[in-house]
Amino acid sequence: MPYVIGADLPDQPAGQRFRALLDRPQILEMPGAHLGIAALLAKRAGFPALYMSGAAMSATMGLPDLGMITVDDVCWYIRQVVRAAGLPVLVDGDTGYGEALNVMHMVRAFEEAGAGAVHLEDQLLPKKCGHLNDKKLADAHDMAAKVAAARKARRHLYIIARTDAAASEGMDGAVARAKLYLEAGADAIFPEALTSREMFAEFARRMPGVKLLANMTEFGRTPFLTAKEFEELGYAMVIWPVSHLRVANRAMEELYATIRETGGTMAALDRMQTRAQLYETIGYHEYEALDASLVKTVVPEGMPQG
Ligand SMILES: C[C@](O)(C(=O)O)[C@H](CC(=O)O)C(=O)O
Ligand SMILES: [Mg+2]
Repeated sequence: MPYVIGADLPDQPAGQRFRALLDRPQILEMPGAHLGIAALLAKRAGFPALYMSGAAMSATMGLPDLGMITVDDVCWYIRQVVRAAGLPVLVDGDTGYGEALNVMHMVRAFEEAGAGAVHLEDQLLPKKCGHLNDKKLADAHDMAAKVAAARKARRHLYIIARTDAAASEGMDGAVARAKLYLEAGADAIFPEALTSREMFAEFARRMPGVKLLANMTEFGRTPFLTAKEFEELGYAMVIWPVSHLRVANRAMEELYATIRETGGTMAALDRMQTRAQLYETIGYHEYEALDASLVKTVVPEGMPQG
């Protein structure tokens, strides 16, 4: 239904709806969907929640994932995804765009934009994709202070602390940091860039009772595991953060090459969503029908209808 109908909007804050999904026994599967159109398609495929990747939002703006985008940039993305899908979304908050006060501002801004959850990472700027080399880690206590600041600012937003420490401080370092961030008030932990099934298993064993997130990004350090496998290893959430963008980018690349080579788009038609399918995806005709019904119903009684 068109999102503009107020009665159809959820009453419960997004953070509460996100938490409720984690109360179910199964792992929460969140594909990346950082644009309104992606949100509609992912919802249609049956996902109950979505992930909004900093890497994907940055790349969509033609920027590298080095922490250059702003809170307002991200809120623009959040608003369209929430509006389109009406699902709880987990948003990549990078390093919080600064220090503790910036983190608080981010939490307030993300909640107002409609987010259900955020993750905050322990890197220094310029932050990097967790699966690359040369990451600079923040002091663990500085990061804990940011987590505590996020807690202080939130009304309902679910707060996930991400640690990038596994590469430089090993499993012991990552576990110690995760414990500190939990003490500071994190609701869950995202151990970034673990490199084997055994590492995922060990991290989960050493964090009993803690909600954990697995990042199944491609072309990174984590071997391919399925949602079911992560669930069996003790993970509560899994994301496929950039997969949708990688596929869409390849498709665009091929289209532009086809136009250059053939002077038109006809050779690409069989790979296109048709106009009818696009309109169906965005509910075009439902909005039109709604508009037509409104024009009739707002005419005050007794007024001549033209
Ligand atoms: C999850 C992540 O933070 C993201 O921004 O999507 C990235 C994903 C990626 O670059 O593949 C990450 O740092 O893992
Ligand atoms: Mg990121």
